Amino acid sequence: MGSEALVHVLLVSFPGQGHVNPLLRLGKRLASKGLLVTFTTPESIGKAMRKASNIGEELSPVGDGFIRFEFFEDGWDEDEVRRQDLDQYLPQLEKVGKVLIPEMIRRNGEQGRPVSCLINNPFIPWVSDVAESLGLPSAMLWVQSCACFTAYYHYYHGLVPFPSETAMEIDIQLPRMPLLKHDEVPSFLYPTTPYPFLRRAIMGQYKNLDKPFCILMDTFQELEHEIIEYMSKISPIKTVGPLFKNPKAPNATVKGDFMKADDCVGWLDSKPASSVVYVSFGSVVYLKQDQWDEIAYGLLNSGVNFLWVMKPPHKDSGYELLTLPEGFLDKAGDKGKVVQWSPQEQVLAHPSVACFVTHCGWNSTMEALTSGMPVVAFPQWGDQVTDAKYLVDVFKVGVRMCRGEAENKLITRDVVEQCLLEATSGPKAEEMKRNAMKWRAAAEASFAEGGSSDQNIQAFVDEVKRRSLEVLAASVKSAAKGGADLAGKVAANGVAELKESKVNGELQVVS
Ligand SMILES: O=c1ccn([C@@H]2O[C@H](COP(=O)(O)OP(=O)(O)O)[C@@H](O)[C@H]2O)c(=O)[nH]1
Ligand SMILES: O=C(/C=C/c1ccccc1)O[C@@H]1O[C@H](CO)[C@@H](O)[C@H](O)[C@H]1O
Repeated sequence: MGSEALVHVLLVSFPGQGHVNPLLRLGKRLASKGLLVTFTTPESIGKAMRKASNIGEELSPVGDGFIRFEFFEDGWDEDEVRRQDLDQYLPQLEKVGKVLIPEMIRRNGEQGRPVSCLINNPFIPWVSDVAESLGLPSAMLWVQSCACFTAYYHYYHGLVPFPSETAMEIDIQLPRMPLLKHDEVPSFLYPTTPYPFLRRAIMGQYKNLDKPFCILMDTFQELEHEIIEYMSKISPIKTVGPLFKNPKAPNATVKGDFMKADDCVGWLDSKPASSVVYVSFGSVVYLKQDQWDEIAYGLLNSGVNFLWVMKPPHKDSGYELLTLPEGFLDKAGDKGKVVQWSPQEQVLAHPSVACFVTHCGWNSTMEALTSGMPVVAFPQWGDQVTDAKYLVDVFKVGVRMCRGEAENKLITRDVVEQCLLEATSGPKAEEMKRNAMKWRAAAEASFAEGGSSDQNIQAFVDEVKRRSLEVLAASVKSAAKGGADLAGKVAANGVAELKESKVNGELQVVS
């Protein structure tokens, strides 16, 4: 079957690594189940993705379907510095996206690939408006935990008190969740957050929450059982995680990294089993120099082997380039390796890696749990502080190294050393590893064929196919009203054949 005969879904992503990764992974899962998937995000990121990853002009086969990429211009010059300021960039994306995404959809239709459904991630809620205005079904991929989804939901609807200027240090009790201390609530909800534009973006998605027919989530039933059960009664959520595993296309090479990963697997191969601490703070968090120094000395003093990701800041971010203490690399010798970007999935699956010092972004959290990897939690902001709470106190796979950026506390080298030792040797380390392996088994069961997430993805694909026929029938009907011979055109597109019924004069989908 050619790609032109497949139901076509358009995925529109916010241009951040922690958003592109799960949406692209979803795209591969949908493609592997027989859909044609087009992935789009602004060209500024498209350029980086093409350079760093295996992305070309052509269609890539994935399982029973295909994935392709099309990027859109955001209307700004290539070196526009305002792109680093989301307060300005998010409205710009909305302004151009509302024009260019419909154009992209129209063009695809003309080229024989009519789009049947749109899927977005949460910082760009206007995609649901685009879908609605075109009469297309849409879905949203929530790229954080169900616990965070619940917290935002209760905040949006004013269902429980949250930290406020007059009462900052209150505890928050949300249904089916552990009591959260004020600094364990997603920090975009603090009145003092330095990122109010992200609170606005997320609230924009909640305002639009009745538009997507389905809210897909990169989590799994067994992981957040109670809260998923509770929220399912309120919102049409479907768990589909962990998305980074794809049993039907385990060797799919399409990736969306913005930076080429440095080779570190050979170095890991040379290390004994469970002897390396992997340290990475994701793609956005950037620590201060004094904190970086403390981590460096903590790593050295603990005597562990370590692989440390030290990504360069974006040239327009305003961050100073971090440096390592003088003589650090010499002192570390072959015990340590510092890279700019790692192949994290491979690193977390490597037998030499003992634990993961992480900022607790949701992708890193899911990747750690699914890899059976204990963590040292070093959250900064947003969902990270809530994820850290869950990793340490609920999933019981982590030790806590800090409470978040809002605390504004320097974590000293002694604390770093102590946490590293606790997570790598002794009874606590063994217990965390046992728990992590339990979560790995549960994650594997959920994404395996017939598992809870696999069933939900299959049900979603079936629903998209069903709705695609409705979309088709509606568009043919409206074209027929205008006297156009669209039924023939649609048939030529190979999606389905429509005929005018001799019995009741209505257009009907034949196949
Ligand atoms: O050196 C690195 C650091 C991160 N990642 C990937 O980047 C994503 C980061 O997403 P996350 O939600 O953890 O954090 P964010 O970068 O959004 O803060 C994850 O999929 C990681 O596997 C990677 O491939 N190499
Ligand atoms: O990608 C982002 C946020 C980007 C940002 C924030 C502030 C200023 C400029 C850019 O957030 C990550 O998203 C992940 C998925 O929602 C989340 O799990 C991570 O914790 C965030 O770091």
